[in-house]
Amino acid sequence: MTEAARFRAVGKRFGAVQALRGLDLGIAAGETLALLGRNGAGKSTTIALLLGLDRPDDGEVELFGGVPEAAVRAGRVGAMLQEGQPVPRATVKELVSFVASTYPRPLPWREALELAGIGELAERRADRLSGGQAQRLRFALAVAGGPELLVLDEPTAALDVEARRAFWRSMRAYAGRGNTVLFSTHYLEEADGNADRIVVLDQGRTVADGTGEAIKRAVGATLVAFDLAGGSTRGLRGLPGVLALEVRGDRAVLRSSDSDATVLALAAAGLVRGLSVTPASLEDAFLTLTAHDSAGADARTDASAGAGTGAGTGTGATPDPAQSYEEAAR
Ligand SMILES: Nc1ncnc2c1ncn2[C@@H]1O[C@H](COP(=O)(O)OP(=O)(O)OP(=O)(O)O)[C@@H](O)[C@H]1O
Repeated sequence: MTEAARFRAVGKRFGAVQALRGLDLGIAAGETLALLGRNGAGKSTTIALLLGLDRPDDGEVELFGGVPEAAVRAGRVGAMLQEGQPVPRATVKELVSFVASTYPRPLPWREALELAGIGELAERRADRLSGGQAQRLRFALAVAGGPELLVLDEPTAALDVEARRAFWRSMRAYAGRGNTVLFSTHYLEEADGNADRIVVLDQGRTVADGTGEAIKRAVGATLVAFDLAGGSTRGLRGLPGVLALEVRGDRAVLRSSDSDATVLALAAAGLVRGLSVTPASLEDAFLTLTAHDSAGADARTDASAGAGTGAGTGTGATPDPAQSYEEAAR
């Protein structure tokens, strides 16, 4: 497998803040990878190191087999970062043509605009676009050089639902040409819907790595809930299939890897009042993986406290999601 990028035991500190802790991460050529995490998880730091905008304190970052600066200088990387650069008073076409001309193997300007879905805005002044249009112009600028790796740091943060959908269509079209894409997001559905693989970061380390499906499986695919009606939760954790227990008001919510077995055991114990069985959402998986003591998350489970602090610690090696969960569920 050809690799576009590789992080080896990367650590990065900002004063007292340990932004990355032994991050090990490979990105395959042609892969679309989502970096998912809460505010401050380390996503932007990872991206800055990948682009050679900053250097790691520990470990190393490789891009196309060399130092990031070399790949960037060679025009192999395009990026759309969080800070919106001020847009000069040029037209959209002038701006995209200019940026494209600084790369060795650029796309024709019209193709970059079409990919970004702003073909009809070519003659418009770049400083007179709506927020969504300006974001798509920034996408056109990021792909104008025909980069093999496209890096997008929270690209849809300021967009409404419709603009987001259009944006992801553009991204997928670019990825569909065989390019590698790395994007960061807080939006789980976006990661699930647009990436081949999701890496969940929490406090500077990887807490899950896999497809959306694999991550959901790893944290327990099903939630089985029932009314406690004032009863005790004792023994519930030990029921078949149960990975974690959470009490929401007067309801017990069991995260289960085998909902049939869990439901049968509850029925045998007469605990079926208001029984419901629902698939765990990716949102749920994310909360489970990243909730920790200071987070005050609503959906905190027994598993979540462990997952946030236990899984992936020490070596910083990418944990197998299933293994992470097992650790968390202990
Ligand atoms: N230049 C800096 N100086 C000091 N601290 C920093 C700096 N850059 C990042 N940090 C800290 O490092 C940690 C990781 O930040 P980072 O921006 O990588 O997170 P993030 O996952 O991108 O968050 P967000 O979703 O809010 O953009 C945070 O605690 C942040 O405050």
